[in-house]
Amino acid sequence: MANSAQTQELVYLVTGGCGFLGEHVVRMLLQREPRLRELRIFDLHLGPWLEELKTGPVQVTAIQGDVTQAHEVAAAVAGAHVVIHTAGLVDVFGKTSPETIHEVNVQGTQNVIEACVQTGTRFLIYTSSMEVVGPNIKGQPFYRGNENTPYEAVHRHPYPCSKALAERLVLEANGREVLGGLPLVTCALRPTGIYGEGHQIMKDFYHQGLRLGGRLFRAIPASVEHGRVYVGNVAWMHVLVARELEHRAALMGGQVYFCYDNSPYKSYEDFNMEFLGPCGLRLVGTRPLMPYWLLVLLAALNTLLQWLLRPLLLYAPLLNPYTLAVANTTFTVSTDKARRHFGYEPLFSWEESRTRTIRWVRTAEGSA
Ligand SMILES: NC(=O)c1ccc[n+]([C@@H]2O[C@H](COP(=O)([O-])OP(=O)(O)OC[C@H]3O[C@@H](n4cnc5c(N)ncnc54)[C@H](O)[C@@H]3O)[C@@H](O)[C@H]2O)c1
Ligand SMILES: C[C@@H](CO)CCC[C@@H](C)[C@H]1CC[C@H]2[C@@H]3[C@H](O)C=C4C[C@@H](O)CC[C@]4(C)[C@H]3CC[C@]12C
Repeated sequence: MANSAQTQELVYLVTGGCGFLGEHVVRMLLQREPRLRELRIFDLHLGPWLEELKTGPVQVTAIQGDVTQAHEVAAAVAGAHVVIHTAGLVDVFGKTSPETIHEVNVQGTQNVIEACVQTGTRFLIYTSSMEVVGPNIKGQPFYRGNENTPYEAVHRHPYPCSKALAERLVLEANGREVLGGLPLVTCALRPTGIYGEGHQIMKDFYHQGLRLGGRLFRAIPASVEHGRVYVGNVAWMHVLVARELEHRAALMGGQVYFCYDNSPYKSYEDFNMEFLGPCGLRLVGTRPLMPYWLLVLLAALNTLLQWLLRPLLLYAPLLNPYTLAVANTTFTVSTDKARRHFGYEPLFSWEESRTRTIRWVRTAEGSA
């Protein structure tokens, strides 16, 4: 918890503070931002775990609200020094309509920006995504690229489209005058695939493996590298950016940063096995067990089934043409921009990130 001997003067707002990443950001802020006086957590669904945070030296204010409602956002932002906007609809499985994804991710972000401008909040950090860049619809590899690597970022899927639009809004808002006459300072963080405690898809794979008698079947070639980053390090990057944005506004304002750490470069499935293996699962096959064309066919069939069944039930399997393309296209980052601009070093080593994640998967065992 914050050291109360230091001056506690700052008010932070975390939107989406009850999500997978948001909870880690919230806990990290309470542990590592000693200047915090009040932490506001704004989310559509508030978690019961928030109660335990309310006994510490920092005032924790839970706000149940919707980013698509401009007046709710403005009320939450008023008086905050820093906004970390991590709320978003993460849906690549067709659970929600494209319109809703746009409304939450794009209009919601616009509401956050306008709230900052109207109420005089100067520092805004946006949780963007690697998907703003790629993989693109052509399936071109992005091999250990950085923030300046040329890449044709073309999207069709509603989720990456919405993240790209929202990121652009945030970056273009940098320098806008906020109430009181000072400029807004914004920047965007682009995590690759986040893993760690609370990662729902990891749990889904784990339970799928248990149902299949402790086995998972390789579908993606081991040579396809998929970027992954530990949630604690992503949270730490948010905390650092929030702290440094004021002092390095000229350097950091309007910038994007990939989120990275020392997690190894592996395929999506091989990487998951770093955690699922020690929990008793086995990945069968050194090569994909099915030909790629069959996976493409199955993915297309899933889309058709989703459409046919929609009037009756929500059918949203992990495999669809989009998730197959993302999993099957190399996309990894190698950069030190965050270190150069704001002194970021990963807080958690790969070994620690791995241990913590394995421990979490094991405890998640009972919740099948
Ligand atoms: N999970 C990843 O691998 C990953 C990778 C890159 C970027 N991101 C980004 O990180 C952010 C957090 O993702 P996550 O994985 O923690 O997702 P999540 O779904 O666990 O968390 C999102 C949170 O936003 C809240 N939310 C959704 N709609 C809202 C609304 N209308 N108003 C207020 N709150 C709302 C949800 O209730 C949830 O608590 C997202 O912006 C996502 O695009 C995630
Ligand atoms: C073909 C299957 C065989 O096992 C594997 C399907 C895996 C997919 C469900 C996931 C592969 C890559 C994931 C995405 C990636 O890690 C990055 C993302 C960015 C972020 O902003 C949101 C989540 C996601 C799109 C993530 C979603 C799940 C995958 C597509």
